[in-house]
Amino acid sequence: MRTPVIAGNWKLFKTADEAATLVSGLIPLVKDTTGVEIVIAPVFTVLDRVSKLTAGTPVKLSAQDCFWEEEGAFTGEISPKMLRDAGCSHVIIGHSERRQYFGETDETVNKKTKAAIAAGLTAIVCVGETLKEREDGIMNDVLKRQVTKGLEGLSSFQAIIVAYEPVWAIGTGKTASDEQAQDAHKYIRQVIKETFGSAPAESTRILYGGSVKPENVKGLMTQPDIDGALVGGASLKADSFGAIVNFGK
Ligand SMILES: O=C[C@H](O)COP(=O)(O)O
Repeated sequence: MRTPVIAGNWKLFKTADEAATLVSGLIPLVKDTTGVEIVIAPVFTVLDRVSKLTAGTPVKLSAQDCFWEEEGAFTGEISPKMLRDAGCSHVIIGHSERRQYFGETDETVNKKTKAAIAAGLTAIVCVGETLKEREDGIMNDVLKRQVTKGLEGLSSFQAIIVAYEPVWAIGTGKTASDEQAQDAHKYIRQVIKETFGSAPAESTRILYGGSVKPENVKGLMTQPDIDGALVGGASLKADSFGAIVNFGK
């Protein structure tokens, strides 16, 4: 039995006061929700403030990225240990925006993932094809490469969540159909099984991301291999994110 995860990726939005307003609006909507792991991922600068507001609530805190070293002369970076110190339990790794704009590769994703779980964080590892890759018929090759290389050498999958985010569905309003998403999730689970074994394939939560909204979350969540959602735009408002978290009610 895989506990569903609904994670909100705030991306580059919300100052500290705006973040506090959003969290204060969200908590009453989700404080009694059970059976769903709730995660929010604000920008680094507001983690500490949000951590104080979410303490004692079911809302867990994630960062949007991390470096793989614990400390050192790495200007501008932030380590998994420091994220733990700031109150994080999760970290998003390899989001397509980081791959596209900041040169993230399967190798850096792998290093970051290993460092994150070694520090006691749960890593939300993102994979997904571009529209061109889908149209060129190489979607499965891309997903297989991202999953096998990104997760290569892991001794445990306990602290791994995979997020499937077709790049063409992110921030575009074009959600993958329930069937398209299910097909990709099933394929990812099969790749995990073939590469890492049946136990990680069965236990690993695979989230769908890409224009998830209160209106489409239910259909996605009824698919057998979809275990939750990584939500961008709709996580920036308490009512829409609250409604997504409460998809089962
Ligand atoms: O991390 C979240 C995804 O990139 C989805 O963003 P979106 O819900 O705005 O399409």
